Amino acid sequence: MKAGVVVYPGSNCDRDAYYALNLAGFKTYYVSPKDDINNLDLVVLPGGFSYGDYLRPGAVSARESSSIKEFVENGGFVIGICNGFQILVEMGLLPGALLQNESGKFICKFVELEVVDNTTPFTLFYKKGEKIRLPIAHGFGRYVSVSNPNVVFRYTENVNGSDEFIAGIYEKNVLGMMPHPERAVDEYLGSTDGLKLFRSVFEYIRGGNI
Ligand SMILES: NC(=O)CC[C@H](N)C(=O)O
Repeated sequence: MKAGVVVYPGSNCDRDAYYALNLAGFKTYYVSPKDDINNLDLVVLPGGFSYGDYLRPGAVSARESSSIKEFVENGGFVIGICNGFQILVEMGLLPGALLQNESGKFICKFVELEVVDNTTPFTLFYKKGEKIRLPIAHGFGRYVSVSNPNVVFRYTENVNGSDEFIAGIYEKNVLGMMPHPERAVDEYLGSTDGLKLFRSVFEYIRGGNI
């Protein structure tokens, strides 16, 4: 199973994602949006400040990521984490918008989430309603929904002002989430709750017993 981590100028969670994907069993590569990514099973858009968050977070990266749109149209799996989620929304691959946190401040801490939907390829290893702990680190994480998104993760309290406490959504093989599962894959990081997400999509793509 092959996974690619897309590195943009200003990405800063690419190595964390690479580490987590390897741990879950993927053969992992760093790629650029200009590379041929069609031989990959999974693409991860990592967190960070791609293109310095200029214009709006994710706005510039989205405009040079047409290969990712094509990858999704061909049935590829994509996870966008934090800045990656912002890029997916800017590309129109996921609905809604990510605005500045209600407090106007950058928030960096562990939060509790509820797994709302455990039927996606990314969440099959969780129980419905399971409470998990993942870190967040964002200034622009307030999710505003324009339609009725498929909610996968919800904060259990008002963290950043997101509509209905939404922390992650899913559509057509694409998961976008503000919290960082790749930073919660080892006890020494403070939580292992993120590992199940990468293991889940690995097993799903492999067609294993879940
Ligand atoms: N860790 C991240 O990806 C967060 C950065 C993001 N661009 C922000 O909203 O601040």
